[in-house]
Amino acid sequence: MGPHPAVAAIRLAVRRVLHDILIELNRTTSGADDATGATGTPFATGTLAATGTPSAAGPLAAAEVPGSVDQAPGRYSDQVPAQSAARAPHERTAPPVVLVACSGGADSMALASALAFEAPKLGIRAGGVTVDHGLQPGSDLRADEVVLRLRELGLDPVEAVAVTVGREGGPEAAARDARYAALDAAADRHGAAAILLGHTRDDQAETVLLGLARGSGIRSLSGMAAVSGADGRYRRPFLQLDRQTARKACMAQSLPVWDDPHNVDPAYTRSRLRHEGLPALEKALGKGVVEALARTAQLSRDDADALDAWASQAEASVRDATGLLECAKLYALPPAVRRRILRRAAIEAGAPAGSLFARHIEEVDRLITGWRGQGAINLPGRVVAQRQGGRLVIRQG
Ligand SMILES: Nc1ncnc2c1ncn2[C@@H]1O[C@H](COP(=O)(O)OP(=O)(O)OP(=O)(O)O)[C@@H](O)[C@H]1O
Repeated sequence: MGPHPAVAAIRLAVRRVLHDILIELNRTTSGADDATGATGTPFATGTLAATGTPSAAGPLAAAEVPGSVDQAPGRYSDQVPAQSAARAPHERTAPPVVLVACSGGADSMALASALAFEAPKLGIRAGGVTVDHGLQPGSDLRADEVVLRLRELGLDPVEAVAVTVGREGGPEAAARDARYAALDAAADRHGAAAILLGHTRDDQAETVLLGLARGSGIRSLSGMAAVSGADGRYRRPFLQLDRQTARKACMAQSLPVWDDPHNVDPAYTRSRLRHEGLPALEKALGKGVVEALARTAQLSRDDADALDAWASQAEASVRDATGLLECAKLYALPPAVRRRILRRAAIEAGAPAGSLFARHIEEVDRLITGWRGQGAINLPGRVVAQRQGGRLVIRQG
């Protein structure tokens, strides 16, 4: 008898992503080998399949991770200096490492189980990282428990990383920033080819709705990418799967999962959306809403990419010999392309991308489309935009 349908679905999703990773790795390494004249298959698949599941190793020795400062075995601080992920020539045939970022919740536990099952068959070494945000009492113990569960699945290396969450951008954004910084550092430390994240189609639908409510254009409607981060290091195999499938897969495999109390805390916007907003929308519009929102994300991403490419090409044609933006030429462009050029110019001048909202760009745009002699526009990051002699000057004041 085959696996439970939910287990089959999560494994297939992970297998597809691992295949993509291997193809990309082989392409990169073959390119490098061509350049150096070396030969041979860079990453032979199936090398671990011969020996079965990788050993469920005990805690990593502190000596393996220079700079480790945390006392508990297997726990490391985010202060550990990053090592280069670049492979030395002699390491090229070592199995590539793929890590799962695991909170202990149903989505990422399902992901970890599928990675543990699929990776050895493809000659990939599967590991895991859990981040302790330190935001709840006992979070360190929970992180240790996640480490144990990941090891029980056969993942190796596995570690918990403690982070300090700041305040910038609000609690959710600050926790996310700290988490990704820790995951980046872990990927560098282990020379990981990729980190898998457990975002599901439901998370994607929520992200699209949050973008829609911000009113900031199709880029924010495009949600999360299946591949993102430096060198495409982050992968989201479950973006086409619903949350229920992940949960069912955990139940079918008797995997204990941890339900983050933040996920049901109405103090958090995403939690309200998950438990009140989306159910209300489904009630009003029908069951297919989540799927339709996820599809909107993909379509918006394609449109946003096309417009970004158009804006990149158009930008050179609207600058004069000194590099200043010419208002008449900007005026002739479609608004979506023009606003992209203006946004990029503001960021280049020093405006922080995260603080630059649609309303800022609209105001700058009015210097082009609604010119009546208005004064300089102040933008975040002490950047000032003003119109001077038919040119748009955007610089830090
Ligand atoms: N503390 C953490 N440590 C490691 N990875 C995390 C942590 N929190 C979140 N992640 C990663 O980010 C993904 C999305 O997390 P988020 O909390 O937004 O969603 P979720 O639906 O609650 O996921 P999960 O059920 O896996 O907790 C997770 O699936 C996991 O891959």
